[in-house]
Amino acid sequence: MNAAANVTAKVIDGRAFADRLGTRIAVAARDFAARAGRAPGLAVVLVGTDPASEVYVRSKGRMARKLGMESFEHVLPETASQDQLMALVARLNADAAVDGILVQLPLPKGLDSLAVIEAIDPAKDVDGLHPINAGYLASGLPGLVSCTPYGCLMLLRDSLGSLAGLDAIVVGRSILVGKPMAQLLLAENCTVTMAHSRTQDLPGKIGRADIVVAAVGAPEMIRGDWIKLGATVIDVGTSRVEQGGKMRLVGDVDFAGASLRARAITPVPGGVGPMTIMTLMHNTLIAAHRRAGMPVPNLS
Ligand SMILES: Nc1nc2c(c(=O)[nH]1)N[C@@H](CN(C=O)c1ccc(C(=O)N[C@@H](CCC(=O)O)C(=O)O)cc1)CN2
Repeated sequence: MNAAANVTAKVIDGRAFADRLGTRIAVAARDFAARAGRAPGLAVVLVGTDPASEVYVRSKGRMARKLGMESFEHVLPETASQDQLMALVARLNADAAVDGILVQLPLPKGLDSLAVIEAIDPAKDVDGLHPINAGYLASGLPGLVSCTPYGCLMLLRDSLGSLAGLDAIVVGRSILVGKPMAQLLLAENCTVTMAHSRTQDLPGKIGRADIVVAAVGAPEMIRGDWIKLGATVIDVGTSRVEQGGKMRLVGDVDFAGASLRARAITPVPGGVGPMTIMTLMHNTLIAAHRRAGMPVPNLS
């Protein structure tokens, strides 16, 4: 398991992995359309004008169309009320052409995102955030799994093969990443530590982990010298920081320092981010097959 000291880590190319998965999804989407008489349909809802969210929503629509899916994009103004948003979700739940519904997060202040998530039909919850899907995951039952952790797991399996028996630490406990990630690792028979803002001796706990998944959103908070020699590091963070008068995207992990100790590491950008969008497409394909009563193709 351990790498020799001072060996530079393999950089895990999330973009290339996502492209390869996308090719298989496109074939499966075409096959679904031929058999079901319609393409898989993804509805993405954006509330407000957050520039990053606008970019992600556009990318999701573009990717869905590229892979042969139907894309339904709904934009509500920043001033939209909870009732308006709930009414839109109810319409999408009832729309037979829509297999997947995603409400882009975060929502503007004043809107209750948990209530919106709970209003989505769990069979169309391609974000995997509905309590029913979270419960399925915790119970080891087939549901829909949150996109970013699902992408992280694919990269980990590709890089390590079996994860059984490895010590994993997940830093961050959000419902979007940290909690489902810990459940996925547990299901792979890892011994999982969940760290958060109240965790004591974070460097010590990280230093014992074979797998580090960092999802706190704090730029380069995890120092390279905390990483165990030979560990695999998955960096979910994306923060924009100013460096030498230029804006740069960085993760939660000090990439240069960690690369000297890890056996493999995801970069930011180009690591986990592209997987988030591709696993959303994968979830839409899964939801479409289940809703049509068709067997779900195995794309791994
Ligand atoms: N309802 C949801 N909201 C949000 C999710 C989500 O999974 N569901 N995740 C994030 C945002 N996100 C997708 O929605 C997302 C984030 C980052 C990327 C990505 O490809 N990042 C690139 C860098 C892009 C850049 O330059 O800014 C990378 O890491 O290479 C895709 C999707 C929060 N909201």
